[in-house]
Amino acid sequence: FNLDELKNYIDSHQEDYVLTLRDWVAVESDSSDALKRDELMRMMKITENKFNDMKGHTNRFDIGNQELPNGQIIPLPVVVTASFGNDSNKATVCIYGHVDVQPARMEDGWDTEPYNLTEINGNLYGRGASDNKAPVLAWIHAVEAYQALDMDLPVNVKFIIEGMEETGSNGLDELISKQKDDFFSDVDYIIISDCGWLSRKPALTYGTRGNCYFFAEVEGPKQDLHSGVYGGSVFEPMIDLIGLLDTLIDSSGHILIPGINEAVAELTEEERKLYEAIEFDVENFKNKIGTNGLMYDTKEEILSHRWRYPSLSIHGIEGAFSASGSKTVIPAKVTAKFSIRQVPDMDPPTVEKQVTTYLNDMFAKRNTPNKLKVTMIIGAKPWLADVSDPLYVAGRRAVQKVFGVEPDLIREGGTIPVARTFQDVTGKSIIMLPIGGFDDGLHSQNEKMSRYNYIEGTKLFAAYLHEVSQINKS
Ligand SMILES: C[C@H](N)C(=O)N[C@@H](Cc1c[nH]cn1)C(=O)O
Ligand SMILES: [Zn+2]
Ligand SMILES: [Zn+2]
Repeated sequence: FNLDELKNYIDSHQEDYVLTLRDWVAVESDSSDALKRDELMRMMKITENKFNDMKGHTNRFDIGNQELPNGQIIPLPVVVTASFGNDSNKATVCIYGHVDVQPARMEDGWDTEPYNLTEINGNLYGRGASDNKAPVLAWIHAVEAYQALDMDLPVNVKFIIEGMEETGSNGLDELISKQKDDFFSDVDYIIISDCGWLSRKPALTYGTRGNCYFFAEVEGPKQDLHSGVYGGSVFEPMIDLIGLLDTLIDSSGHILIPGINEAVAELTEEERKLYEAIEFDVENFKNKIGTNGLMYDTKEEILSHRWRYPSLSIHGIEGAFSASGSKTVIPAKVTAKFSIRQVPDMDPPTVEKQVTTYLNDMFAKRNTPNKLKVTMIIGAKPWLADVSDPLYVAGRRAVQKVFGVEPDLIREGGTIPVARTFQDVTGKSIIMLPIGGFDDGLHSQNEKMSRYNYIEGTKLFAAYLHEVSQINKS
């Protein structure tokens, strides 16, 4: 094994890697928009073709259909798998990633076209660049580097790539369960690179929060009404809904739904110590966001509230008047979208019951004739790993060899819905090995991946494959 040779190869092919990322970012694979479903299907095909070009053994799994909130049925994108090597004397790793993206439009405030990868000062701007197209490509390029140099892959490498992660990984849990004794039968370790560092220091991620995503619909009169003609005489759905949303959380971020905070696991001394060791500059975090103040002052409080306590966010209201101008309407039906990031020991079915019961009780107190319907549309569980697992020891070694530093051990506030499914169904160890930067702007305007992280990240992955092959050998 010659890491320097791999590093040199990766350095000298970086322009090709950027061009491939440009091609991938150009595909508007937005999984939340039914009108973009063909683009998403095309993205899955491009992924499959890439694996075929590399002479991988590929497969494409049909995972059925998706029913949209309006009742429309559309096909789910296939899940693509690929295998490189099947030497029973070697360990087998399975790399999970996704090639769907969050929505992005120029009008949202992007400085460059979101689907036209644009390099400015070493940063590659484009929707999905960091989440999760560059990390998936970095894994592909790491395998390609071994192949090009005629170096034996130190482990068998499998890929499982999906196209619905951003909307909760629809259909993937079932596929993983069905493939437990087939695709996953020889898998020893699972690797996910769908998150970012916390600072400029490389990191290994040992936990993610789950997500329970709710729609709360309030329906009133049969159509929108003139607020001058009808205002004062009708119960307005929007007023009911805003009143209801105001009962969810107080101004200091305390969730008011009974049972939520009570379920949260106690902070252990061991965990508290992990937080102390982490490099994190509160002032820099605040400035990067561009806010005048944060809810907490200390590093430990901020990190723990991002990672190990639940949070509730209100995302939007469908049916509300939101255009420019001053339309004087009373909307007849409005639907609020909010989600609760959940943590150990919370559980989606319990959260669903707690939220539904609470909102129905609060609504009943309003004595309104309008109708409330609460639906949980995503119930993704949190995930937590044991940092003493050999996968993490291998991760530290690989980071040392590529970056020359000890990585931070961090958690991710976002959700990777299948992480817990992989753990529960396969019983195998999982590591999250991020290469995204702390300021990549995932899901936001001007998402980017730095060229440095993309290229050094590819080297990290190449090194990591070797380190995993050394597990149980010393
Ligand atoms: C962390 C990952 N890159 C990500 O962005 N995941 C999404 C998944 C999700 C959860 N609910 C709906 N989608 C996220 O955390 O928002
Ligand atoms: Zn992602
Ligand atoms: Zn995402």
